[in-house]
Amino acid sequence: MNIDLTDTTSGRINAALVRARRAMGSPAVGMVLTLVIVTDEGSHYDALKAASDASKEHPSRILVVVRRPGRSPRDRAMARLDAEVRVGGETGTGETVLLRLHGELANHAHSVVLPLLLPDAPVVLWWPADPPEYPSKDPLGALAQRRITDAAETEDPVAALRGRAASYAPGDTDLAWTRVTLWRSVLAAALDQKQARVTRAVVEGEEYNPSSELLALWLADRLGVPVERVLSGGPGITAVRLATEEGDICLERGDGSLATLSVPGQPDRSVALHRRSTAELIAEELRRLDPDETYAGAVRFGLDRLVRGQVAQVEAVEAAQAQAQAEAARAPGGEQAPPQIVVHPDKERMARATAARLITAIVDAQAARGRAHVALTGGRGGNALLAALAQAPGRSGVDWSRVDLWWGDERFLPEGDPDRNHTQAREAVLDALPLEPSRVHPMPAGDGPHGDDVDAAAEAYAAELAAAAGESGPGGGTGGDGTGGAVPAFDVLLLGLGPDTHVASLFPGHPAVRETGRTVVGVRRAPKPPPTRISLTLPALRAAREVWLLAAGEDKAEAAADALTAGDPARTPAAGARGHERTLWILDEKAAARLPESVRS
Ligand SMILES: O=C1O[C@H](COP(=O)(O)O)[C@@H](O)[C@H](O)[C@H]1O
Repeated sequence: MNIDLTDTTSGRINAALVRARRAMGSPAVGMVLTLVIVTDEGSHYDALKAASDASKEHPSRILVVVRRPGRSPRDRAMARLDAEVRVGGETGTGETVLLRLHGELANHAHSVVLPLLLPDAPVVLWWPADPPEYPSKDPLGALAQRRITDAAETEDPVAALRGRAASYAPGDTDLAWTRVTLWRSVLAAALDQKQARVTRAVVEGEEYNPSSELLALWLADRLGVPVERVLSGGPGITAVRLATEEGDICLERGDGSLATLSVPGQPDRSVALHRRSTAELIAEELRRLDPDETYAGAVRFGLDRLVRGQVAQVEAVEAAQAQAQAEAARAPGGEQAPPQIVVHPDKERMARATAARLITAIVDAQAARGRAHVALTGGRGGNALLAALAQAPGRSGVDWSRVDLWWGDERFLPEGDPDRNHTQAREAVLDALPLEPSRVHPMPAGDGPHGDDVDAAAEAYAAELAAAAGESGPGGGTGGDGTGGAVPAFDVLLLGLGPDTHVASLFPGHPAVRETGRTVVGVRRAPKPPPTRISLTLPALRAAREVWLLAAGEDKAEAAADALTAGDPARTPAAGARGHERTLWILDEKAAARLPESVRS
């Protein structure tokens, strides 16, 4: 049963809960705790789904707090509470109240929540993202016995762990820690069985993976030996090696699901170590409400006391294999990757997360091939990403002198014109990065050596790409049918999505979108100003290893839905933009709003 309450109070919500219970014929007995989730409008659905699944094991009252402080001074000055009370149905034996706190009330969530807590039952607070700096001192956090954060859901997970260590109070925990429970139990059992003295340890796992850091910290804290943290290609944690006087104890998991445990003198064993869902992690956390001393010891051990190792050998081998496969796929007739979709709550978070993703992709490409080729896009999405890149915490970890920057399209205007994609990119980030000037490849300007001859300018850019493709050796991608020149295999090619489904400057129905022989074309009479442009062609876009399509905002929702369901690139150019290894659609909630369920799932 659902009851919607507008402009309400905690008292009326309590009365509605009683009413709903009576109507359902089920008294509020048997509920073991109150779980308070502090989230935002975009993420509350996923968090609530995970909590509802977890509450099947622990019947709970779930209070979801969504703060909506308002944008204008007038909105901020008012105070209103709306609520949705749900009893029965998907909530099982538990009950859920979704609380929307508008205006000034957003700053007083604790006074709304306090009267709604189950009497004499423990309180668990969960921030799926954006926790306060000091969870135990937060007015809502102070109401709880247990406070759950998730370092994996932050821009800089390692920095987040440092924050958790500094603010730790008994009752704090983090889902990045819960994710290592199975690893810890298998390793502890192996050590119990073997009884050998460990002299050093290595933890291999993805970069920006806080669970790998916590596992390494736990080993260092418990074993009192040097522990090396080595980066691998993931997913998640990929291996733990414990050196003992009798040989290495190894727990290796290459696929995120099944691990192999090797103990000296024993046959290898397979161990199920799958990456668990958020619902499973929350269920585990709800099982134990006492302070977790082991977590305290690990998180406070000190990240700087871990030894930072080189990229794992295994990753180099895997990268070589992946490269060989990708090269095979790029041969004429090679495969294009089907679209994958990532949805972020809003355009700001989308830009920040994509900047972090881009940094990782560049570092990975450089580790595998020594350099990275990235093709940039103009437009709102592209510029927001570049602005986020300028602020991204990981940007200093990139060797920018080994990055080649290209453009997917350009407005054919004089050098420095504010409408040129190159000018906008320079202002957003390029001037602030230590790039090697000879590796920045803007498309020619309308007042350059080719004058106003856009075809000659396009040809010159095609020649520059072909030269770089030659330098890249066998990794270079072929554009067109193989006769029209080559382009480097862009490690990441970024594309904005136009509301009419155009990508780069390839517009629906325009002759440029049908080009198959050339890699770069001059575009005249574009439907979007300015009318004269230069663009990579679809075959050149499709030579990329990874194509990332960016779309944020309501005005992109229809285009995204069309492109992800349409077949003819001549009418829906974005449908034709695919990479060999990955085609990634990166959307915000608004742009994803019209995707059919079949595409989203
Ligand atoms: O004109 C252009 O538009 C597209 C999309 O831009 P947006 O502002 O609608 O996101 C962009 O991808 C392209 O590079 C640019 O030249």
